[in-house]
Amino acid sequence: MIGVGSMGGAILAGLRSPGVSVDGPISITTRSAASAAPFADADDVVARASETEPGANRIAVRGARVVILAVKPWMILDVLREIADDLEPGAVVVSVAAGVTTGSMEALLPSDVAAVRAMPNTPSHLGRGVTGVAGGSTASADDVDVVRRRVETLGAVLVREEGRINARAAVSGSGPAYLFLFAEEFTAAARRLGFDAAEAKLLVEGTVAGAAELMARSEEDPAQLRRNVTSPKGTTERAVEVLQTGGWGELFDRALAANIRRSEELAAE
Ligand SMILES: NC(=O)C1=CN([C@@H]2O[C@H](COP(=O)(O)OP(=O)(O)OC[C@H]3O[C@@H](n4cnc5c(N)ncnc54)[C@H](OP(=O)(O)O)[C@@H]3O)[C@@H](O)[C@H]2O)C=CC1
Ligand SMILES: O=C(O)[C@@H]1CCC=N1
Repeated sequence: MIGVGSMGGAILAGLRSPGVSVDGPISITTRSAASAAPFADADDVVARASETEPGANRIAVRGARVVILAVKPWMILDVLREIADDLEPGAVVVSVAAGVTTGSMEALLPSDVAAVRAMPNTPSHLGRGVTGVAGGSTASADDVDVVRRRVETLGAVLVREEGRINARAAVSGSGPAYLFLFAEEFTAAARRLGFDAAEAKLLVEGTVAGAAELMARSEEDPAQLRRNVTSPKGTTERAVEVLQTGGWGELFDRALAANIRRSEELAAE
């Protein structure tokens, strides 16, 4: 794995969870020595930093069947140029980057190495992620399946054509940020009602986490779960009415469209 920041770190944590088995130690690289340092004593991870070991990325990918690229989108093609000659024949290079297409990756890869895109999200850290997967034009069904099986250990997986991956990024890749933004705004509103920081945290985070867990475990859909809280002529009804007239549907459409436009810009950079 090249890059172990927010997303790569969440994937790595998921792959290292009890009950998940990976063949051999996981080879990881970071740019800085400081980011590699926490793994110095791990026996299931071999960490290298390109800052102190300029050949780190090239060494890390040797012998790997699956290479995960979790650096920023604008670095993906430079990293591919760097590692291309060291990739094993038959390897699968998986990019988690927003925007960057398999076509642009394939142009830099040896013909016997496949490109696959995966669009994960940070709850992968807990095995509760959602990952979209799409194979490039040279990826076989087996290549895609190798990736699907790896990311299934991190949570739910949706394999579909690449043309839909920007939309998956807008919904599930970025989705945790929307929920955290909701919690931020909800906490601020609770503070304005007079709760101190600890009280607002307990009330809001407890409610958001509890409701998400209830939704995850319940057979009922979110609309029904909402109705279960909303007594006719009760208090929730009044608040829900205010929220619904605030234009959430249109706001979400605009937010997702802006997200997809940014993926398209990244693909063109
Ligand atoms: N964050 C998210 O929720 C999601 C992110 N993604 C995608 O994941 C990718 C990474 O994003 P994110 O994790 O947020 O970014 P971060 O900035 O948190 O992590 C980037 C990682 O790349 C490392 N790195 C930078 N340059 C090199 C290099 N030359 N060689 C090896 N490692 C290097 C950094 O090391 P160091 O720490 O030393 O600088 C760091 O570990 C992006 O392409 C993004 O589109 C996809 C879905 C969700
Ligand atoms: O914000 C980003 O660009 C990345 C891609 C999806 C989530 N985070």
